[in-house]
Amino acid sequence: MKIVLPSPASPLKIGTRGSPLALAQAFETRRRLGAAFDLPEDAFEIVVISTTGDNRAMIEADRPLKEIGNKGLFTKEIEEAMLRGDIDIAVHSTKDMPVEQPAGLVLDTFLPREDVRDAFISPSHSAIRDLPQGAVVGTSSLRRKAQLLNRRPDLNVVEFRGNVQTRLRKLSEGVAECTFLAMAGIRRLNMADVPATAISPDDMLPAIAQGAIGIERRADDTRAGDMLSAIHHAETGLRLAAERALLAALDGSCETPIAGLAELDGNTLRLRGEVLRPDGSEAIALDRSGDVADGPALGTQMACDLLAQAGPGFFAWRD
Ligand SMILES: NCc1[nH]cc(CCC(=O)O)c1CC(=O)O
Repeated sequence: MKIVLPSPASPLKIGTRGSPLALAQAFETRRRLGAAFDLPEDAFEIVVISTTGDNRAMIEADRPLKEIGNKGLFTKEIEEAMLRGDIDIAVHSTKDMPVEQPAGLVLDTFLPREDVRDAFISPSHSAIRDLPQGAVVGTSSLRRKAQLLNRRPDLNVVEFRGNVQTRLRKLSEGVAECTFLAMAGIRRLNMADVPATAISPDDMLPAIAQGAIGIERRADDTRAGDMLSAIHHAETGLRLAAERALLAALDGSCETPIAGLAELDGNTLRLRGEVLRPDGSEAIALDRSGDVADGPALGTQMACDLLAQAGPGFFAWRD
């Protein structure tokens, strides 16, 4: 493998959103690439790109994101910049990514996965079960809302949007008694002072791809491809292949809350999946294991079985 490595005169341009979490993930990517190829920091250029999602989210701060648009909302401008050649690679939270990329782009590099769990965040309570009857919970996640209402129909869920910092501010202002964040975000931002308790996936199955940084590139960019393959984490890739096959076959464009998690034990892959009614009134969950090589097939089959068990009327399709 002979790569013309980037240099300060011809840096590798790393595209990212501008939130503190997005930047931390871009820095981690730069650090890993720098270490793998013994390159100085200035062989890379971090290019911050603001997306429709970021802009609209600021202007329409109280409007649920799902009304503003679908998953592509935070990636469109970044992908356009990459196709134009303004950036070479883009660093994403894989859980925010559609399962399919636009023609000419590939998302096949994943960094070692962080903690996959959700965190319960509250200055006054330590677990969901401790919340008083009718307590106000802030979340903008369709999945977390449905999972919560499934276990505690008495709770009052209010829309809680914005980046990690915004949501913590709302909590301290008393807008809600608790909220939820991904443990991965808390760890990547080194937020040791956040009142967070990790929730076992047995109690709240995380979002598909939660905690995994994914790096996208142009399919024909061999320099980027060769460099990224040096930092790709194979085990994370195998887990995500199963989870994303489940998501793909369930159709990520539907508004039904979906959760999923693949774990590896040697060559055995355990896949759990869950679909819920948005109001939490019904949840269907499956838990299966198989050979890791069959991970994507396991995901696809699980999707079929969840769809069959759910029956017509369960899924609310976006029109
Ligand atoms: N939807 C926003 C988002 N996208 C990725 C993360 C956290 C990091 C990750 O899961 O990789 C978060 C914040 C959250 O869910 O609390």
